[in-house]
Amino acid sequence: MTPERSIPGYKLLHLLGRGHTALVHLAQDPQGRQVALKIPLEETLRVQEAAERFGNEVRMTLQFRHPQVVQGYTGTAYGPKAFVALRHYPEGTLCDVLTQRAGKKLPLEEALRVLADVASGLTYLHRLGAVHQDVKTQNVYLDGGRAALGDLGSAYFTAQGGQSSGSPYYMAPEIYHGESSSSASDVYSLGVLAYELLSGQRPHQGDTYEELMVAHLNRFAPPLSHLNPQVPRSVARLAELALAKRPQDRPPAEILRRALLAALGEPAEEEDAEAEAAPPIATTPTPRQMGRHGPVTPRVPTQPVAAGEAPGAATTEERGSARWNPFKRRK
Ligand SMILES: Nc1ncnc2c1ncn2[C@@H]1O[C@H](COP(=O)(O)OP(=O)(O)OP(=O)(O)O)[C@@H](O)[C@H]1O
Repeated sequence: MTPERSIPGYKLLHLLGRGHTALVHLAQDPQGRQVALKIPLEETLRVQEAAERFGNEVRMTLQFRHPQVVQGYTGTAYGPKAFVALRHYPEGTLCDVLTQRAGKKLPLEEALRVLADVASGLTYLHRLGAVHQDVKTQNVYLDGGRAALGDLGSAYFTAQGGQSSGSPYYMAPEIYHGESSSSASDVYSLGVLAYELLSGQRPHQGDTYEELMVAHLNRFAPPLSHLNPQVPRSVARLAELALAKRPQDRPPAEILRRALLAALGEPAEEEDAEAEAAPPIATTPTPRQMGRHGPVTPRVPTQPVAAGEAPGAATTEERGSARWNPFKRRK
């Protein structure tokens, strides 16, 4: 049992949840605001890989600013006083909500809303050259029916080196092969999430890592439109394409975002303006990072970060959305 550590200036109110690496309390911050205060466990601080992952989560969370990415207020990345104060999402995670509903699907509009928000958060990260690497129901937080993507512990800027990590139910085929993740592997995970929310079942089942690997590499899920004919055709088609085995055959998150917003009858313009705004950039050097399912092999040397410039700003290839043609037949 880990004794609870306190963070000066914060009054702990009650425990919100316990992950593998941290305790999260509802707390009152020095300004009197209620926050989710995430404090790493002692074990996390003792194990270098886990401590670095927590530090990475703090640094990444604090440099992004987007309504569909879990907001970080302040934090300390490393050392015995490490913590991060996050916006509190009173409905908890999407995983919790699905569990509470005892296996029942979300109503269609609610599911489309959550997916549009996650696609929006991913579009923002990808435009800045970042990859999340762990999109799954456990990392989507809800507040008033709106969703935000959280747990940036595995997120990284592609210009700072390739990494390979994920959670087996959501992991893209190329990650199972040990290749570096990319915005396209996040899109694959979004495809799994879309399939799960819209059909009520994940595209691939398995009780072990090996079974899931075989399924993700070799099998094709039944068409989403067969499992739930109510899903708008464009959304069903794009969600299926997001599950393409080859990364280059998947649509960018931005295309999914637009289709989901269109299905909700909402305009899709604002994102462009929001995503253009450069986030505040932390200038501390990035420690060597490890993927959750294997060591990281940096492929590109770390670039020095200029103030006001997003490290690893997206290349034309990564931005991609303007060039991706959903009607073009892919080989
Ligand atoms: N911002 C937040 N608002 C509300 N609840 C939160 C928030 N952040 C975390 N929680 C709660 O705390 C739990 C643990 O948090 P989290 O999953 O981030 O911990 P972790 O140790 O990083 O997890 P993991 O087991 O994935 O390593 C979550 O499942 C959720 O219930």
